[in-house]
Amino acid sequence: MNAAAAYAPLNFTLTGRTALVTGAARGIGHAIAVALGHCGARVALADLDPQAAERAAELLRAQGIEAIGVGVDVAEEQQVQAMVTQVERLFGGVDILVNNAGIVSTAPLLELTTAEWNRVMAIDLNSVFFCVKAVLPGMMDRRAGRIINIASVAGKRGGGLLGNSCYAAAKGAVIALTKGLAREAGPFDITVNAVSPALTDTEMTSVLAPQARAQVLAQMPLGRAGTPRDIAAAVCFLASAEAGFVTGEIMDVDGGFMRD
Ligand SMILES: NC(=O)c1ccc[n+]([C@@H]2O[C@H](COP(=O)([O-])OP(=O)(O)OC[C@H]3O[C@@H](n4cnc5c(N)ncnc54)[C@H](O)[C@@H]3O)[C@@H](O)[C@H]2O)c1
Ligand SMILES: CC(C)C1=CC=C(C(=O)O)[C@@H](O)[C@H]1O
Repeated sequence: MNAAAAYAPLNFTLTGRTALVTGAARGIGHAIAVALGHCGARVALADLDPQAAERAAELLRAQGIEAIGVGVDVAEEQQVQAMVTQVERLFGGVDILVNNAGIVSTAPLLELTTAEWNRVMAIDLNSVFFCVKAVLPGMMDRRAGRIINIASVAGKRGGGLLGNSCYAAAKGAVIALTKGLAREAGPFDITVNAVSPALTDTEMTSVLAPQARAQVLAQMPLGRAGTPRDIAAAVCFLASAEAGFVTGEIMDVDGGFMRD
């Protein structure tokens, strides 16, 4: 490395980049969209309800961020393709894809219907395949891109208190998919990583009984639940040019929950 490069300040800005965040109307996805926007990216906020997606985008525009809302059911491949086509038309090629949309199912496995199993797999896992399939060819042509999947500690440890085994299986598969894709996309200078949160305060976890919540928090050295902003900060790092040598990484952002 030459002296100029060695002393150049680190640059985490995303100016000129287009980011697509799924499940961005609220919670972790919304915080990620805001944070990427504050780093300079143009942001497409995708969510199931088009009006909620548009309201969320309006909140970013009020902060001076270039943003659009897009309605999509990420479990539907054709809708995903249409979403990417719309984003590319308005904002240009997707440079940063954040696969965040997800649902949790809390039923014990023996009480789970096949329909519910399939719905969790469709939204938490198949969606990642569909979104990647839609953006990867453009990233490969441009020989640049960042794909960031939101996994979960449940995908590493299994279910139980952390959501049921079905949710854990879907997130475990997202982790494996992240590692495999990192190998396939690496030769095109595209990185593929995952952020793996533990209990984070959002609408998803608001259903957790106080006792169960306290039990989870007791296993976290930092003794508190995550905030959507905690997760967004990790995503911004992975989206930046400075994370160009990080791929196939499953980054725990979990208050120390996964430490031995
Ligand atoms: N909250 C946690 O403790 C926690 C922990 C680990 C991982 N996660 C993961 O983080 C991600 C975000 O979770 P959250 O806590 O913000 O959840 P949330 O329920 O608050 O928000 C999820 C968002 O995804 C959207 N969504 C759901 N199904 C969709 C679909 N089919 N198509 C498009 N959008 C859809 C919802 O409308 C909502 O806006 C999820 O993948 C979740 O599994 C959450
Ligand atoms: C709703 C509750 C059972 C829950 C959802 C998701 C989690 C995760 O880690 O992915 C859990 O923290 C869990 O509390």
